[in-house]
Amino acid sequence: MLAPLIAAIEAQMGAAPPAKMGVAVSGGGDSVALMVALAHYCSDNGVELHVITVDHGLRDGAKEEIALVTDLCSRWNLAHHVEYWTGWDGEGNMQASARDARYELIADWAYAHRIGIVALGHTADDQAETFLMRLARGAGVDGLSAMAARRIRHGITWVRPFLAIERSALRNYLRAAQIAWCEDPSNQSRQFERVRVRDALTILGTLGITAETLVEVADHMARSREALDWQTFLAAQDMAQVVHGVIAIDLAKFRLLPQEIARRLMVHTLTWTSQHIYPPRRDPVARAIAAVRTGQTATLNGCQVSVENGMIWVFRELNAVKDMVCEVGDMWDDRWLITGPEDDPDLEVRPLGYEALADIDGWREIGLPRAALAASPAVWYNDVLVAAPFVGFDDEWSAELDGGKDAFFAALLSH
Ligand SMILES: Nc1ncnc2c1ncn2[C@@H]1O[C@H](COP(=O)(O)OP(=O)(O)OP(=O)(O)O)[C@@H](O)[C@H]1O
Repeated sequence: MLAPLIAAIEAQMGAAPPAKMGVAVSGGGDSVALMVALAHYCSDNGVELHVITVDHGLRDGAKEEIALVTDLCSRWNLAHHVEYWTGWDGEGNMQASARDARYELIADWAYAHRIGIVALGHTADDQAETFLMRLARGAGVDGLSAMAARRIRHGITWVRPFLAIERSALRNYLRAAQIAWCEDPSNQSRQFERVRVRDALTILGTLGITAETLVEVADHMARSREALDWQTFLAAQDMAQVVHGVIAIDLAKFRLLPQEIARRLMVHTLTWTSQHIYPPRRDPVARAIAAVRTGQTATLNGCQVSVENGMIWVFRELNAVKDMVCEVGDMWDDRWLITGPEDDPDLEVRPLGYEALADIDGWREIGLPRAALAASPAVWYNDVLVAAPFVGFDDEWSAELDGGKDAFFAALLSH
């Protein structure tokens, strides 16, 4: 029964195993089974396996789960590391915050130990449950797409070798091999959506809607998403340019795009411009697209979208960056590096603003909207303008976009 688990790992890892890898183990059945199967795979393939557990400090039972993992690790002679999360501030969604923090802590740990690849224990049931929960929220193709079996995030390659394996198969193996695991008490409580979804799947099974069918649909969705991403990339190459970090899109061409490609292009443009982690919501994006189609301006996601000279211009809204200040040599608005002949610590990078812009001759010839230039980075000494690279005020200074302007196009294919 271990053989199919090892085969799934081999299929994921390919022909060239790494010298070292990590596995994230919570102490639950899925990740314990993954750890045991990986221990076999790694010892057969000369891979050094490191185990990481994150203690979120949120549940009493966590200590027992960690002790269980430590015990199992000594049985298989594996190094076990525990990272502690103390960042919960009582605000927002606790589970989502804990998850985000977990990925970051694991990535930092992996980076510090020169581990480039970390395995996670997601199963086919996780995929099916996530699919149903997203369905309940009216998700589109992206939300309903299967989880990636391999993806790079926070600079680490994350692999999920058990995505096609059912949770029950993992537990059957553990029982047969007499390996203990911890049952998370929240897995029993109907207060949690995931538990209610699990129950609903039993009923849906009578209609043939099983975890397996949902995984199949999620796989179809992932392929459709890939095609949509590709079309959006081609559309961007055909009609968009990056001018001083401002995105300019040919309005006549944009109008002819299928609705979904236009939406994706706009979402990507806004997300890239603002560098927000989460994309803007559907409704405001639909309103912004409707506005620009009729030549009007919209503000959303910390960006302004306006139409001038037959182009749609998307840039940072001055209001969103007006209080952003950094020293010369630091990254302004998380994307601009301003360099020049001086790095006096009293110099500050702040937006140019309308008043200073009005005093600069020839800004109209640059061809960018006035609001875009007003929100561009400038160097100040108190209230004295030292440089404004976009408007050519003091040529000795320059503003460099983090990742360069090709990053805008490349990011469209980075799922
Ligand atoms: N506390 C933890 N310490 C280490 N790894 C963990 C921990 N919790 C979860 N993991 C890893 O993440 C995998 C998925 O766990 P779980 O389904 O609970 O995550 P989730 O919170 O639903 O997040 P996701 O959105 O990634 O599914 C586990 O199989 C395990 O590999």
